Amino acid sequence: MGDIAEDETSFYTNAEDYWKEVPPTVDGMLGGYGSISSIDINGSKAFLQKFLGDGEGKTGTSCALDCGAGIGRISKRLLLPLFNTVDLVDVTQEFLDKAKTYLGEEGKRVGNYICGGLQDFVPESGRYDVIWIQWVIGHLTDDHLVHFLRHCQKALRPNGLIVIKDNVSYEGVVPDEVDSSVCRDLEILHGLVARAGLRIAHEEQQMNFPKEIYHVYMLALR
Ligand SMILES: C[S@@+](CC[C@H](N)C(=O)[O-])C[C@H]1O[C@@H](n2cnc3c(N)ncnc32)[C@H](O)[C@@H]1O
Repeated sequence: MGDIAEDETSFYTNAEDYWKEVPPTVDGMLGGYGSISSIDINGSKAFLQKFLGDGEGKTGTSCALDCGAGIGRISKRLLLPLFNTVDLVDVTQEFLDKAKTYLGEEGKRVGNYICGGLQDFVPESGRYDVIWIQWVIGHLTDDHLVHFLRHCQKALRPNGLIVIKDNVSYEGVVPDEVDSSVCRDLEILHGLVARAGLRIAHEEQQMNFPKEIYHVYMLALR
């Protein structure tokens, strides 16, 4: 990890301070790229549906966890339509408050709204079919990400799946001092996944995103 994380406390508090100032909207969640939300959700749906359905080895649809959920953009359009119950965890209370109205009627099927940093959060053992982690791993240090992924593995139901969907850099660790995060390259991310004891079941690049943004990859892990 780069110098930016040397002072771990400020790495986390700076990110918290940054997100407190961001409006609780889809555009806010996507750094002004609200217009790509549909492409993102459709890509995620196609990716996830490869694992769902009836039959041997298929992933169940009873409960999902949305990590770094924000206002629930992904819960609303991807997870609540596919899973009976969805839990949301995010460090920004204002976003979770917004989720309660943003998710509308279907929000009644939210099990838990959990406010806290993923670096301190231990998901309930054996509860989840799918743990969705999108656009938030850059806010965790390497060690915290590895620990969190290990906890996630224990929190899976049989045939459960962890999905990471995130930006990847061309090479190395690229710090973002504005929101206090880092962007890792795919090789580094693979190394952290392996350290967590997880296997990559499937990996795909999200297509049709604007050319000027980072490449985005989806990794299905178990
Ligand atoms: C770029 S937004 C993505 C939101 C959502 N995943 C989506 O794709 O719409 C990043 C989110 O991560 C949250 N966040 C930042 N650091 C976090 C941390 N350490 N633990 C949990 N959530 C965090 C922010 O509050 C924000 O909601």
